[in-house]
Amino acid sequence: MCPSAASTSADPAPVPTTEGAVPPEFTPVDTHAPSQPEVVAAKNGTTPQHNPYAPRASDFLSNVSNWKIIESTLREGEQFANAFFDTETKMKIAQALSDFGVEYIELTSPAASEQSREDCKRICQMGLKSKILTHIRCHMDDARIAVETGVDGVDIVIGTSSFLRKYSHGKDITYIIKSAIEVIEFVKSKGIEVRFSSEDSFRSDLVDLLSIYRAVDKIGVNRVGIADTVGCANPRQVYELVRTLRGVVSCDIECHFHDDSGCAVANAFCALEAGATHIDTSVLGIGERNGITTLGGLIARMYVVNPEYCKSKYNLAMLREVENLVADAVQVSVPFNNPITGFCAFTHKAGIHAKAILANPSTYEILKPEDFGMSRYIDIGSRLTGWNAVKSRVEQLELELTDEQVKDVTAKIKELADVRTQSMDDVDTVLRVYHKHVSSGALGLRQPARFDELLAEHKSQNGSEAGDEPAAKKQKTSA
Ligand SMILES: CC(=O)SCCNC(=O)CCNC(=O)[C@H](O)C(C)(C)COP(=O)(O)OP(=O)(O)OC[C@H]1O[C@@H](n2cnc3c(N)ncnc32)[C@H](O)[C@@H]1OP(=O)(O)O
Ligand SMILES: O=C(O)CCC(=O)C(=O)O
Ligand SMILES: [Zn+2]
Repeated sequence: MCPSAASTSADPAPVPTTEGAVPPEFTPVDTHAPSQPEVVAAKNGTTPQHNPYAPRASDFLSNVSNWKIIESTLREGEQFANAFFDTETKMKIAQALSDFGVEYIELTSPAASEQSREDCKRICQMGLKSKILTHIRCHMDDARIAVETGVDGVDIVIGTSSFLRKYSHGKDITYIIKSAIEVIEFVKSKGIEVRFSSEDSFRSDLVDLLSIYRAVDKIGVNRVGIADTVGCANPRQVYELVRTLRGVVSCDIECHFHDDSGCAVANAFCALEAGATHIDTSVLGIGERNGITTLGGLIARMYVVNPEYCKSKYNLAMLREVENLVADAVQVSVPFNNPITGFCAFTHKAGIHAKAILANPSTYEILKPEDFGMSRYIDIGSRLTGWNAVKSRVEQLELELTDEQVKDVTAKIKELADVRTQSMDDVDTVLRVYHKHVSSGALGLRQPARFDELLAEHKSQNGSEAGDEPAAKKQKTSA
C-alpha cells in the first residue's frame, strides 16, 4: 500500500485558507462616533439641512471607544454552578486575565470564607498589571475585612428593588443611603478605589435609585454601578437608564448584565453607547444561573466598532487560551457558536459565501480571524459547495485542471456529498483521482464508469475513509 499524504494524515487536514492571499479590505465604521454635526448648512449657506446619517444629540454620550473591563470570572464566575477554584487555579486565571489586558479583576468577597480571604490577599501580592477589586455587601463587617487584603478597590453592592428590600436584607432606602455613606467613607479613608452599586437596578424604583446614586456621588465614589441581576432588561431600557444616570452623577458608571433572556452583550453595548464607562464580564459568561456578559462576546462586539482600540488594549490572540483555561477549570466545553473562538466561528461552507470570501474576506466576515490568532476555514466537502471553492483547493494541491474540469469534478463531490459529508481527505482523494483520470486522456466525468473504477481502486489501496469525521468537525477550539 502506498497511502497518499492527503488521505492518511492524522493531523487536521490542511485547509484551504485565504489568509495572506487576499488583502482584506476591512474598515468597520463607528457610526456612533460624534464626528458629524446633526444639522449641516446647505451649500448656499442659508437653509440648514437635516443629515439623516448624523448621530443623534444623545450619541455624543457614547463611550464605545473609551471603556474598561471589570473581569469578574473570579467573583461572579465563582457563583457558577460548576465552579470551584483552588488557589492555584485562581492565580492562573488572574495571571491570564492580566496578561490578556483586562483593566480590573474582581475577586470573591473575603468575607465568604477564610480561604477566600487568603486567596484575595495572595492575588493582590502577585503584582499583576490589572487592578484587583473585591466585592462586598454594604456592611461595615465586610468592609473591614476587605480593606485589609491589599486590594486596589472595593465594590460595594446592595439590593434596591422592593423584592430584595423585602426578601433579602429588609432595609429601606433611608437605611441603604446611611449605610452606603458609612461604608464608602470607610473604604475611601484607606486610600483605595470605591464603587457603589445597586442590585436589581432594573426592577428598582427610579426615584429611589437616583436619590441613592446622587447621595453617593456627592460624597465621592470612583464609580456607581447598575446591575441587571435577573437578566430582565432590554437594550432600550438599558440605554434609557444609563443615559438618565449619566445626567445625575459625575463619577464613572459600571454596568453588570445577566443573560437570562439573552441580552447581556447587547445590553453592555447599549450601556456604553449611553455613557457607561466600565462593563463587568466573565470568561465564557460563567456566573450565577446562566451567567453574565461574556468577555469574548463583549470583545467581538466592541471590535466591530473600533478594532484598533481593542487591539491596542487587549492581547486578542490570548482569548482562546483564557477561555480554554476557564472551560477546563469548570469542566465545560467552549460553545460551538461562541463568538471568535467557537469551532466554526470562521468556517465558510455555502458555495456563494466561499467564492466571495476567497475574493475578499470582508464579504462575509466582520471580525478578522488573524487578529485573534484564529484561522479561516473553507469547507468544500458538502453538497452546498461550489466550483470556485473547489478550484481554490485544486490550486493548493497544485493540480492542473481547467475551469470546465473543476466544474465537472465539483459535480462529483456534490454527488458524493449527497450521501454523506465528505472530509477534506475524501475531497482531496476525489481531486487527485480525477486529475489522474483526465491526465490519462480520459474525458472526465463524461466517462463516469472509468472514474468510479479509479476512485474505488484508489480507496481499496489506501483504505476506506468512511470513518473520517467531516473536515469542519476536526477543528478544535482547544489546542
Ligand atoms: C447578586 C450578587 O451576586 S451579590 C454577590 C453575592 N455574593 C455572595 O453571596 C458571596 C458569597 N456569600 C457568602 O459567603 C455568604 O452569603 C456571606 C458570607 C456573604 C453572608 O453569609 P451569612 O452571614 O451566613 O448570611 P446569608 O448568606 O444566609 O444571608 C445574607 C445576609 O446578608 C444580608 N445582606 C444581603 N445582601 C446584603 C447587602 N447587599 N448588604 C448588606 N447586607 C446584605 C442579608 O440580610 C442576610 O443577613 P442576615 O444574616 O441578617 O439574615
Ligand atoms: O455588584 C454589582 O454591581 C453586581 C452584583 C451582581 O452580581 C448582580 O447584581 O448580579
Ligand atoms: Zn451578577
